[in-house]
Amino acid sequence: MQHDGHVTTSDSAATRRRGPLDPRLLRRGRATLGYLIAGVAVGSATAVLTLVQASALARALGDIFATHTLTVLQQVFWLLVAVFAGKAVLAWLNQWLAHRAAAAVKSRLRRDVLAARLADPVDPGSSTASLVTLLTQGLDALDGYYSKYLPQLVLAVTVPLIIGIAILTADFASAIVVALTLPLIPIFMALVGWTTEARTRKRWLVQTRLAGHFADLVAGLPTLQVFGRARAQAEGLRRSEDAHRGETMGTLRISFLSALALELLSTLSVAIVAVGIGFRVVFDQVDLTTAFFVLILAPEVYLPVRQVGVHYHDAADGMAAAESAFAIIESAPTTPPRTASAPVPNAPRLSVDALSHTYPGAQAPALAPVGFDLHPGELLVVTGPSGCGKTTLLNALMGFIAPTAGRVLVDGAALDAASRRERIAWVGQTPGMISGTIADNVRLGDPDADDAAVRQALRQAGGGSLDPARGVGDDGEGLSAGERRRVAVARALLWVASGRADLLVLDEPTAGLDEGTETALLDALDGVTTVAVSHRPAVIARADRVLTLPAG
Ligand SMILES: Nc1ncnc2c1ncn2[C@@H]1O[C@H](COP(=O)(O)OP(=O)(O)OP(=O)(O)O)[C@@H](O)[C@H]1O
Repeated sequence: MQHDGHVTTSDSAATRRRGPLDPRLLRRGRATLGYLIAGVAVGSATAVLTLVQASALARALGDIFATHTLTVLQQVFWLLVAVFAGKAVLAWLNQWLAHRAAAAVKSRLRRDVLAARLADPVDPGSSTASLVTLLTQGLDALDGYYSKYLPQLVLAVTVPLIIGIAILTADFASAIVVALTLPLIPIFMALVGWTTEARTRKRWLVQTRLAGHFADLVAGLPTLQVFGRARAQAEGLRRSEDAHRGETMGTLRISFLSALALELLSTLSVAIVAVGIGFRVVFDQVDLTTAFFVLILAPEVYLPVRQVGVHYHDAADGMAAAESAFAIIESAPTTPPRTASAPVPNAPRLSVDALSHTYPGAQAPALAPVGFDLHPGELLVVTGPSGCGKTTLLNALMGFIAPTAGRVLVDGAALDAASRRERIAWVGQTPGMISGTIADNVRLGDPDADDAAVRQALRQAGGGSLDPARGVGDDGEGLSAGERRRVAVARALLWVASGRADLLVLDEPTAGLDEGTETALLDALDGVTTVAVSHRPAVIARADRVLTLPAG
């Protein structure tokens, strides 16, 4: 009962290095692009306000030194208040736009991941726990990417450019120092970023494993207690927690150290500018107002670039989660054109031709080639020893797995998996339930069915004693395994009765039923084209065809 966190990163994704902006996130919704455009406008306005602020302060300071009076302060005071207010409004606007973009992209990513899982419902590569972690707290970490990192990235481009040009026009020598030292910050950041990226991915992997451990422990607590393994499992959980703590502290250490190094780098750069311009003021090569103007502006050039490095760590978690989401989305089978060929008159309802399947990495096929024709109204019973491939055959019929070889035809037409699933009512080994009532679950087969139809379907499925109004918790909580199966069979019968499906695929439909109820269910299946896995003599006796799979 271990989850291995496959969902997190594919090998290729782990080794792939991406720039500061993942183009796949940009493609995921116009919101991001709109945000970037608005962000550039807001960033430019912020830079212009910074220029106004610096110029007002420099003029005021120059004036104070020249006249030795403070009267000029009264003139610039309200201008500075307006500039600060303007900057505050722009910062708020930037955050607001960023949060809107984050919400839009997160919801789009969640929908895309769910659509990918719908296209590939039994993907063995990802466990439920890791998928839930990804869709909840994983993608929520994108907030940091959008609300801190991306706005800062935009500011890091617009502000240094505009302020750099202003410094260039004021003092050429200082502009040269800035131009030579500024690129050192992104270079250093890139180096730190590459280290952090691998580290964050590892942390995300450990976090997913921790979620899997918790899910296992909670779901399997009774079993673990009976077998006296609860303590050992708790020990495993403690180890996962320790690993998680270690990874988190490691990431934080890099984050703090890199912030320190970046701070040092930009402070030294500003100091070089200050010393240079200071000497030139002493030798009367630059006037005091220009010197103040350049000195006030110099840190403003480095600040936004440096902040990108700081906020990169806020974004890294979200980017690692987004990477996992893209791994799921990109691994989903692309939908082929619907209905590849037209139905053939008088063809069998279901035709299976040399269908076989070998799971990835397995030596022998789980399902050796099988073939059969099933005409409308016939019942095919599939039997065979445990592990011979019965469920694999049903999964291939439903299109949950792509068979290694062979084909499935419905009415002589090779339908794609999605179109085939629309025609087939299916009851698997552990049928899925939604929270609500028994009637809600049965009505998944036909939302328009009235109470009488729901009751009749339940009766036919052997669940006549079940009260349709009875509540059902999350994932069928409150129903016994047998009752769950009855509700699922009733749902499938209702689907067929509604005319939406004309094929039934059932895994052990009468398991746990007494003889009388079993006969009632078999009567209900009369005339419906059905493939059923069963070992029950009564079911085999009713079969038009029996397919016995050899031991694997
Ligand atoms: N996702 C998977 N990956 C790899 N091997 C698998 C996977 N699912 C099933 N198998 C293997 O394929 C073989 C057939 O499995 P399948 O579940 O189809 O058997 P079955 O006949 O339905 O068994 P049972 O009657 O016990 O339910 C088994 O050996 C099983 O271990």
